[in-house]
Amino acid sequence: MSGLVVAIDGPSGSGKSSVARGVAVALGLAYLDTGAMYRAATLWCLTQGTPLTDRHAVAEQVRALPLEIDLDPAAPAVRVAGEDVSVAIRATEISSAVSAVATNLEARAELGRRQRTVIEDESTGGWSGGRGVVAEGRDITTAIAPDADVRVLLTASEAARLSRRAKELHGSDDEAAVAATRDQVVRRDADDATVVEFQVAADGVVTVDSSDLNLEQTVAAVLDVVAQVAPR
Ligand SMILES: Nc1ncnc2c1ncn2[C@@H]1O[C@H](COP(=O)(O)OP(=O)(O)O)[C@@H](O)[C@H]1O
Ligand SMILES: Nc1ccn([C@H]2C[C@H](O)[C@@H](COP(=O)(O)OP(=O)(O)O)O2)c(=O)n1
Repeated sequence: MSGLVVAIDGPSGSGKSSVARGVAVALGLAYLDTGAMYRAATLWCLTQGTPLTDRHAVAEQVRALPLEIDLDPAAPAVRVAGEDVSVAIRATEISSAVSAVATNLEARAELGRRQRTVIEDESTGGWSGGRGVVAEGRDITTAIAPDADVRVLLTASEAARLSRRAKELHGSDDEAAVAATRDQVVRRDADDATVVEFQVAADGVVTVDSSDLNLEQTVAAVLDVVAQVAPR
């Protein structure tokens, strides 16, 4: 029997990363943060001096990207050329620039190919020993793993998502903090939505709205979906 594949998509700040990690820990599965791959690719292009507007040059850099990603949900480190970039890829500069890579279809093809390989490896062996993987991003339920055992669209109201991101980045969700966060959440999602549909659930994808749930309740809600859709 092959491992369990749980695919989670959703907009920025809906809780994908924290919820996917919680679900992976609870089920003993690997965790794949595909957004971290787009962020690492962006950092790599910037450090190599490749203009993000040069689509072919970016795609070439992404094909050469020396990326390692740890799949342990308790310590999901990201390395580029052997250097730990887990913190650097969360910088505002990267958050502001990443959509240029995410809307580059040649770069998407390369990162998508790597993501499918990880998901396939984890269903039969890999870090999880074949237990499976929770993969999260924008196109996992639709493009990368449309055959996943469990497919979830994690949503939350724009206000909830802005408030969470503002608290995370500025320690407060007052008006100034929310205004300073808007570009990273609303503008970036609008740009990303030009190439990927992650606002509306595709057929067979279960929507979980986390607007009125805390983190623990959201993890429990997704675990309920797993238990219903793929009982083991
Ligand atoms: N259900 C929730 N309720 C409250 N805060 C949450 C919830 N889910 C996530 N968070 C917090 O919101 C922030 C953004 O979550 P994150 O997992 O990074 O979202 P995403 O990966 O979708 O951008 C984090 O600080 C996280 O702890
Ligand atoms: N499978 C994916 C994952 C991320 N992306 C894009 C969307 C985002 O702008 C960046 C970074 O993703 P990340 O999940 O880190 O972003 P958020 O935490 O949701 O704000 O990459 C994508 O296009 N496809």
